[in-house]
Amino acid sequence: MKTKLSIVKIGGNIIEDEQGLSYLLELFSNMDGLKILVHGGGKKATEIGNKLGIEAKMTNGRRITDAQSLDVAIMVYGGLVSKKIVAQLQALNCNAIGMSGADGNSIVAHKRPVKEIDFGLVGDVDAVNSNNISSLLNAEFTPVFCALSHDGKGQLFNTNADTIAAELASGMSTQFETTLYYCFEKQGVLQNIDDENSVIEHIDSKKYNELLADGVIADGMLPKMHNCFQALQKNVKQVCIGDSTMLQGTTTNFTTLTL
Ligand SMILES: Nc1ncnc2c1ncn2[C@@H]1O[C@H](COP(=O)(O)OP(=O)(O)O)[C@@H](O)[C@H]1O
Ligand SMILES: CC(=O)N[C@@H](CCC(=O)OP(=O)(O)O)C(=O)O
Repeated sequence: MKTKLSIVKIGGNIIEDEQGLSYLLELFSNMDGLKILVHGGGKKATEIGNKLGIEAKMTNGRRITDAQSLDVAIMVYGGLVSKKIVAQLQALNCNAIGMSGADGNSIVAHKRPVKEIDFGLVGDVDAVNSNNISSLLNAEFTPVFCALSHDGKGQLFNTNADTIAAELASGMSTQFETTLYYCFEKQGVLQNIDDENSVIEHIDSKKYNELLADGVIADGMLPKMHNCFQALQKNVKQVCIGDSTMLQGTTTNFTTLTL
């Protein structure tokens, strides 16, 4: 039987909320078994970029990563956000180690080909080096991944944190029974975005298509759900979407997804 592995992704709104982040990290540090944390930080990158006079270029809510914005991404995701999270986890006796896809050659990608839009230095993932990541887990480290991949030839890429989490989850599924948790500020996928109590308990492929057709899923939830189903198709056992309390194991008020 495969050992269980939990992969937890935390998004921008949680990272921006100091108290919310501390609470989540405490719950994360208390989770039993092997675990990996993945963090975003898109909002922070936009904020710091503005301070440096490097304005974010977005199209349909997605960042265009030119060379200057990649430098901001490296500094903010791989530096500021990563190191603060790692230090907080260390204070909670969780032996966290900050990782980008270049560290330990853990996530290899290629530059997204230009179609209608040139996203710039954005990486589409080719491979997850599960052996190297397993070595860290077996040595009792808790890897903390940021939203950066690399091509193995010296080029770093900006890669969406939801995608990093999904790719890590499917890549690690060859060796582990993997559950992927997407933590954000709401209790789950909502039937009605204005009603916090309308959490959809379970979504399978059929329900997913219905929700898409009805326009229930929008904005950031669109790529997130796409990533969820990609991960499930690539052997991830279960995906859960909810707020921090989902990590406590005492609530069932979040959304679970299966194929
Ligand atoms: N049906 C839905 N249920 C919950 N959130 C939704 C839904 N449709 C759209 N959203 C939006 O998706 C956002 C989550 O996506 P995103 O901001 O990318 O997450 P993250 O914080 O993980 O980066 C929510 O803040 C919410 O505004
Ligand atoms: C290519 C791409 O989309 N990269 C994202 C990476 C950060 C991220 O995903 O942060 P959140 O999870 O907080 O949104 C970006 O630069 O915004």
